[in-house]
Order: sequence, then structure tokens, then C-alpha cells
Amino acid sequence: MTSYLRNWLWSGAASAESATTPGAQVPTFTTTSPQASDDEGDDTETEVNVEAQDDDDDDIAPAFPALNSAQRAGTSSAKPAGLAPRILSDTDLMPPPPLPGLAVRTPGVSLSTRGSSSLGVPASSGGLAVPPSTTKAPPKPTKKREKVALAPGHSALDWANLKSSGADLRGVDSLQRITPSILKQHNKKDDAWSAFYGKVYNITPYIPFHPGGEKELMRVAGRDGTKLFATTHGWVNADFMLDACLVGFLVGESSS
Ligand code: HEM
Repeated sequence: MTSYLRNWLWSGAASAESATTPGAQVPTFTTTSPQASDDEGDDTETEVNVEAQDDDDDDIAPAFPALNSAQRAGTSSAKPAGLAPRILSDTDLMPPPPLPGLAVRTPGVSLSTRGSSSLGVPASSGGLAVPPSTTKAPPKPTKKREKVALAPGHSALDWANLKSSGADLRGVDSLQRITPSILKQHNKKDDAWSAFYGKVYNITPYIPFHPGGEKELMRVAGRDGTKLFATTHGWVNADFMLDACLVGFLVGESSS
């Protein structure tokens, strides 16, 4: 870079000097800031003497911004050297914005009496009142999902204790293959079987423990109750709650 500049300067200066001072051999390039003649301009004056530089200065990065750039000139004029930044006082700072209209409301006086709100909302449109809702009210819970009051000693914990007590809750000696017609015969409260997810359970012992009540549970007595069970409370783990009541597996009529 320096070599290129030197060649360029040399050719330009040589041609110029050939017309003026033919005797000069070495060109000298001097750059002076616009305010070099001012008091503060001494430190911005820069001289680049091409002859004084060696050949091995190619690796020296140029100053950025350039020493004679407008940025440096502007910085030196805006911030005189040696002057510390001044801490602004309150009077130098920008004044605070005016108080919003809401902050100067008179307590007890509604905004509508003033014709319009301070936010520019006309009183005729309701001022700052909450706009009418366009969403529908949530549906009231149906009575079908009401829990019943269980008799004392029939809580979920009591049922868990009964399951683990070792009492016979199945009513059968071994697991069976049960067809829908066989299942249908067990539809009485004291002999109620029901199928959930392919397994047949004796639900009679569970009736007094059912939080949904006896009436709801008996709707599936003697038949496959999977769909009604799932739509009522799919989160309930029937497999776990009735494991001690397992009677067998539901199969097709021809598979018995
Ligand atoms: C033998 C199978 C069943 C078992 C093990 C069972 C178990 C349960 C359990 C644990 C709850 C309490 C749920 C909770 O608190 O979140 C419950 C509630 C209920 N069950 Fe069942 N249930 C069975 C079958 C049924 C059936 C066939 C119906 C018929 C619709 C039914 C209707 C209800 C109702 C209405 C509630 C009360 C509302 C609710 O808790 O969400 N249940 N049942």
C-alpha cells in the first residue's frame, strides 16, 4: 500500500516539479487539518513524509479513522482536549412530560360527566367501561357427573384396603372366557358383571365405593361398559381399581 502511494506520489510530484522546481529530487506530502492554525490545532496536524518511511512498514495498519479525516477533525473541535465531561444539572435536563389525564381525576367524579375521557374515548361509547363480552358463558355442569355421598367406610382408601385384604372379590375359582350372552346373565346388583377394555369384572363389591353412585354404575351391569366408562371418566384406571375383581376375558359368542 505504501509502495503504491509512494509511486503514485512520486509520478505526480515529479511531473509537477518538472514544471516548477526541476532540481527537487524527493517529494514531500504534507497534510494539515483545516484548523491547524488555531491554538488547539497542533495535535491534529499530521505530516506524512514519504521519504522518511522505510520499506518494511508495509505491515503497519493505517490509522482509522484517517489522521486527516473529518471524524477526527469534528471530535477535536467538539471536545477540546483536557476538558472533563460536565455533569448536567436539573435545569439542563429535559423537563418531565405532563401528567396524564387519569392522574388528575377527581375522586368520586366519573369520567362520563366530563363529556369524554382524558384518553379521548367519547362518553357515549361507554368511556373506559369494560366492553361487552362476545364470548358465551361456560355451560353449567350437567347433573350426570355429580358425585354421591358415599356411606362411611366406603372411601377410595377403604376400597384399596379391601382389595389388599385378600377377601374374595371375584366370586369365581378361575379366570373364564366370557361371551356377551353369559355376561348378560350377570346384571343384578348382587351379581353384577361388566366388561371394560376386554376384561370382565365382578363390579358388585365396588358398587358402594363408586364415587358416581350405584345407579350410574349399574347402567353397565351385564354388558360391555367400555364406551360409557371412557366418555365419563377416561382418566380413571379401571384395570388398577378392579384388578381384584377380575373374572375373565370377553370373547365372541362362537369362541366360548
Ligand atoms: C367399574 C367401573 C368404574 C369405576 C372403577 C369407576 C370409578 C370412578 C372413580 C374413581 C370416580 C371418581 C373420579 C374422580 O374423582 O375424578 C368415579 C366417578 C364417577 N363415575 Fe365412575 N367408575 C366406574 C364406572 C362408571 C360408570 C359405568 C359410570 C356411568 C356413567 C360412572 C359414572 C361416574 C360418575 C358420574 C362419577 C362422578 C363424577 C366424576 O367424578 O367425574 N362410573 N368413578
